[in-house]
Amino acid sequence: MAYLAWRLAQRSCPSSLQVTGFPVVQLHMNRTAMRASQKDFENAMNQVKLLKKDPGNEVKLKLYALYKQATEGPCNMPKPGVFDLISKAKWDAWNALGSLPKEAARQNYVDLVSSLSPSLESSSQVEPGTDRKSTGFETLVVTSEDGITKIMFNRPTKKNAINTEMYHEIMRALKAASKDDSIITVLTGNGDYYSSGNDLTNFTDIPPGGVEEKAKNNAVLLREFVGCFIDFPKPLIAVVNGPAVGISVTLLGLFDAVYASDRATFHTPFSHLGQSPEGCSSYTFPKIMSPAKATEMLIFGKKLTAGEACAQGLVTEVFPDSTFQKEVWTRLKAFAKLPPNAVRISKEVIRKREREKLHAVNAEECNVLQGRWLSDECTNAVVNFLSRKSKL
Ligand SMILES: CCCCCC/C=C/C(=O)SCCNC(=O)CCNC(=O)[C@H](O)C(C)(C)COP(=O)(O)OP(=O)(O)OC[C@H]1O[C@@H](n2cnc3c(N)ncnc32)[C@H](O)[C@@H]1OP(=O)(O)O
Repeated sequence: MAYLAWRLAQRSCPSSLQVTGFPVVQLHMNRTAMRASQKDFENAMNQVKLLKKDPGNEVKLKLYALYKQATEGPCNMPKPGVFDLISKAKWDAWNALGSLPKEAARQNYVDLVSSLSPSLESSSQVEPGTDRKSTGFETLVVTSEDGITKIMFNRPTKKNAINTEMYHEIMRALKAASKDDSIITVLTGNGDYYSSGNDLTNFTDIPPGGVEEKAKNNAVLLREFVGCFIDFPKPLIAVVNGPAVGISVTLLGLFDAVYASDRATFHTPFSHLGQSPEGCSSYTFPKIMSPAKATEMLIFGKKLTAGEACAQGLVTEVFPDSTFQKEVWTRLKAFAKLPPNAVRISKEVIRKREREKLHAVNAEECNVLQGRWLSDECTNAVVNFLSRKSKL
């Protein structure tokens, strides 16, 4: 539908610059200056050049939405009718940003534009080695700057649901981060969600071997994916910018610090989905928060506020949403100035006793889930989600 909308929009617009009514810019800025202050943002807008590489439609929608959010705040456009495809696609993209602060939207806009522009890598205004953005990711924005590698989930219109491609890209980004010269690695989400967990459409693409083969493939993928978090050698920090669901919550037990906006919530509705815990949460959650509290979350699906998750020990500290990004990144930059070897060795000392146990837990959870995915309980829950009526 979004594709159709864009085709219609392109027919009625004189140039690709105007397709979405917002400027697609190529930034020629010092990367160290890419803190999206209003001035930076305005400078960027003044340095408009058409991108040599025409971004895809999904990206254009993201740019449109971020630009509107950065300049006007949360979506103020009346919800269009079903047949107004162009406006509906724009409304969906803008609305998906929820209450994302203008400052964060400016930053995301700048990040996204610079990730689209290969020529930035060779810009003479880029200070070598101060900030690197990895290209070649469809579902993530990965940057490395000031000793911090940031891996940002980047499917905001799908609430950063983790599809198969994203599982693979996160593993690839983590492997690269484990070898780069950063001191800490940060995971965060673009838009109003941290992540809505496993993309439930992952269950729909059935291979020739049928649902059994699909369940087996998913179990293999999940085991490898969680294994990357267990083995990650540097401090892994979650910057939980909004609600987190499912596997994006359970994995937090494997992080070294979790900073959350007071807008964030933590929800693991596994029983409702006919599924069972993963991400080693069957082991880490009872240890972190007591068996009874873990049961409330993992079996009964109790959704925790950020404050509650902090009281249970799952979250390290909670910040007001209005100052969240500023306060957290200031702190992370200070961490990243610590001596790298001491940091890495300390993590090893703290974590190594548990590693073997965690791999065993991971293997068992994946086996159990493989069976769950073939159950009627799970199938019905996924079908119910995917066949939800449009909320129009
Ligand atoms: C290799 C396999 C490994 C599996 C590991 C096991 C992992 C388990 C889990 O993670 S279990 C948790 C799974 N997640 C969920 O059950 C969440 C499902 N989503 C929702 O309940 C809601 O979407 C919401 C509460 C997150 C947000 O609600 P709302 O604010 O009303 O927004 P929308 O529902 O309209 O969402 C916008 C857009 O995003 C799509 N979407 C959101 N989450 C998911 C998802 N998890 N999977 C697939 N799609 C998702 C939603 O369908 C909308 O798309 P649309 O605009 O309709 O195209």
